[in-house]
Amino acid sequence: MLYKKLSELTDEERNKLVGRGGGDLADVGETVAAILKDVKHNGDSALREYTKKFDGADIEAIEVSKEEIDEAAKSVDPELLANLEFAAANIRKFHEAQMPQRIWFIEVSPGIELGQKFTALESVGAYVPGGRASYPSTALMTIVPAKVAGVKNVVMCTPPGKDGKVNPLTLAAAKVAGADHVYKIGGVQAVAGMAYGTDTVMKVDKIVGPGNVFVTSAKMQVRDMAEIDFPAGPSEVLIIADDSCNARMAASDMIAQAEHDPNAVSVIVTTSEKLAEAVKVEVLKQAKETLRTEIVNTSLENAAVLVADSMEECIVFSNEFAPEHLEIMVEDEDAVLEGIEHAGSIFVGNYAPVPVGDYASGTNHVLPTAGYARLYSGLNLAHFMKSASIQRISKQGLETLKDPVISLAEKEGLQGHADSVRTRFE
Ligand SMILES: NC(=O)c1ccc[n+]([C@@H]2O[C@H](COP(=O)([O-])OP(=O)(O)OC[C@H]3O[C@@H](n4cnc5c(N)ncnc54)[C@H](O)[C@@H]3O)[C@@H](O)[C@H]2O)c1
Ligand SMILES: N[C@H](CO)Cc1c[nH]c[nH+]1
Ligand SMILES: [Zn+2]
Repeated sequence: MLYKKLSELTDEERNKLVGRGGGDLADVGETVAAILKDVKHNGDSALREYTKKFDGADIEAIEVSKEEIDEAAKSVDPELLANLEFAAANIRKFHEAQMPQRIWFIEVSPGIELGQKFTALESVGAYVPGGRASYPSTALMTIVPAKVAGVKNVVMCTPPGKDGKVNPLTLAAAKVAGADHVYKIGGVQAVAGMAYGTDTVMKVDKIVGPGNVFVTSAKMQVRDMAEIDFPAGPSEVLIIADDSCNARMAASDMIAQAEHDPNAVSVIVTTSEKLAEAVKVEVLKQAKETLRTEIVNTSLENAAVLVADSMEECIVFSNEFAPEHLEIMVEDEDAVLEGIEHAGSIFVGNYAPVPVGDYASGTNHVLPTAGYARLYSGLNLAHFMKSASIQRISKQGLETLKDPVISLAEKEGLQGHADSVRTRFE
């Protein structure tokens, strides 16, 4: 774990932290491309082959039947099921609040009404990770908003365990969220299945959901066949803190992200040297106590405790980092919030740890990583919808537009365009 003054970072150290590519996507590009190609040409048999190779599972049926899903949901502890439903209700509420007016108009001048019509995508594939941990929460985060938007066909892919079965809680979450089909395939092969379609797997218009570096590379390579949400790779947290931050809490939030993946990144940047010292000690202590020692220790090689000269310097660094999750644990929260330009999801105050958003507050945990928060918003209702612009124009309205349109069209040498307007007045 790096421990340094922010101003003394070498270029190499800074580049490793900022825009590091979520576990170096480029390194896996060729491996991923070969799997995509194989699935494209060999369909279900390639899906079975890679499931055997990467998940150690022999699967006959690729789709999980409705009966299996119902049975799995029944087998889940009722309290856990109630907690899933609690989380789903909050996610639903937050995403329903994002619903645009389905159709609206403004009259920009007499007889010229302009508007938009929003419609849902027809089919969406939700990737739910399942390699190092299973992610029932991701089933909720991807499927609930799709259904709120009105997507007709929502399919889910997640890798099976060695016994060829999908985690029952993930199946229960798929049911609570309203998935239409569930396939027990993961990794690159799942992305390929949903992008190209196979005898079993439905081809979808868009693939959403997070995954490791292989899944993320696969999503980025199939964009000619299916749109994607954004690169949502190995998890990251950046904490901006001052003396008011509790070191034990900050350290536990760093460990929480570190336990996701060896490529996860946990960083704290603070104006307080005293806090920095305490966080370093706490992180190392908590790393020894974690259940996921190997992943956490590898991931902590990417971690950093950085001391800044001012809060302004922390904010500049944060905007350069563009973290997936940003925690603000400072006295003057509003001032820091005001300065933030790029972050996937922001958690304000000592009592807003990232895991509340991971599971149950209602915000979406599928978020851009590796600096992509500079370009993309986290998963939200708009990812499942699109809009058409509309114009409703009367003869009086066209009168206003006639001369500019005819003159511009003629200047472009497009006589037909000009005549299409002119003819309406002849
Ligand atoms: N950014 C976000 O929004 C967000 C949200 C949740 C989780 N995550 C991230 O999702 C990831 C989950 O990763 P995971 O590994 O646990 O599950 P995963 O489902 O993403 O990946 C497992 C699959 O990876 C494939 N794979 C593994 N090694 C391979 C290899 N050598 N070659 C080709 N394919 C290979 C296998 O097919 C396997 O089924 C973590 O990085 C976590 O941080 C991100
Ligand atoms: N922190 C993850 C996003 O990077 C989401 C998650 C799901 N389950 C637990 N955590
Ligand atoms: Zn998490």
